[in-house]
Amino acid sequence: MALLELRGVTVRFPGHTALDAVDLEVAEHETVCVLGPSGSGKSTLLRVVAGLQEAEAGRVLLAGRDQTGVPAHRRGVGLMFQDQQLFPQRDVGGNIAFGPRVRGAGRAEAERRTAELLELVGLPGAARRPVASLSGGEQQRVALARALAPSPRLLMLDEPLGQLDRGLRERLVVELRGLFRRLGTTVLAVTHDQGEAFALADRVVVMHRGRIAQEGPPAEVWQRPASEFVARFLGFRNVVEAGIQEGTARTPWGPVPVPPGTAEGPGRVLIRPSGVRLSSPGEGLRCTVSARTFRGDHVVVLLRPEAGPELEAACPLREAPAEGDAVGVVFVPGEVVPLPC
Ligand SMILES: Nc1ncnc2c1ncn2[C@@H]1O[C@H](COP(=O)(O)OP(=O)(O)OP(=O)(O)O)[C@@H](O)[C@H]1O
Repeated sequence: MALLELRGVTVRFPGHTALDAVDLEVAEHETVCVLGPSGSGKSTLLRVVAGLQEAEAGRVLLAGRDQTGVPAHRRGVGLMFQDQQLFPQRDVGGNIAFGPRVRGAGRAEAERRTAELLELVGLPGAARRPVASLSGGEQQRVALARALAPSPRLLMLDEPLGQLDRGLRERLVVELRGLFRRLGTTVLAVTHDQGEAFALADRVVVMHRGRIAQEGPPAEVWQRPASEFVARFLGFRNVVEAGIQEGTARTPWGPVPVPPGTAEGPGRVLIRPSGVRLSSPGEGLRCTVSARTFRGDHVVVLLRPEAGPELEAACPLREAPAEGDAVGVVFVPGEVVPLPC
């Protein structure tokens, strides 16, 4: 059953539609990550659900109940915002116990809950530490414990790991996922970092100008971007116009095989970097290597073809050609994704 439902939610600011008739459901125990460029409406979406922003049209339902007119503090949602500061004058325990205390929990109960949450976020025994003595990552964990303390039925995170360095973020994301699984928390998170969203989410929602451009399981969205916008937002560069006929796309790079069943006619195609196979200079499209970027276990190679725009290829570290090398390129049909015009 859907814990959260948005039906036709519209928010307009003077001269600007921040959310345009958005429909979205989040099932109980599900983690949904909303992704999108700056200004696409992600934070507005969270604010509407939290009751911090009124919708001009549409409805927000929590556990089937219309939230119109229900104030933020009565909605039972937990919030963790990017720029949310911990209370500097309170220690760690004081920060976490704040919510339960405000809601009427006794001192002993609040302390027990605090100890339990500190254990959960990997900071056992830290209750009496001053906030100023914590590292950035530890502060994020305390902020998370504080958001979880009142046992919200829905936890909403806005760029939860935004200010941390990449290594720490990658580690925390894995921990968060495990934590949400164990607790069975329902999570709606917003991020502009696709890596974070894809690692955390059961389902990702990509927003574009106040609308949902695509939603689905991370692997599906990654494998099959539904539009040029989504493909480019995910960082794919090999998108071109193509006339599709008899299993072949006519592109500026020459003929490219498309998957069986692709609709004929004018369109666009995405060729994933893994679908740009490098071979010897005599074979396929002639290209010159213009740049190489190391990405851990593989190399992304930027190619200047004899015809058409630059191409991006991914290849294993050992096989990466050097800058300036001449190579041939052959396209792999399974890595070609037809896109609507
Ligand atoms: N209170 C407001 N008054 C006027 N315009 C607003 C207000 N809040 C948001 N907007 C505008 O609505 C649009 C959507 O904003 P929102 O903060 O939801 O985007 P976002 O996707 O979260 O962006 P970011 O990733 O930069 O945080 C933006 O163009 C923003 O300028």
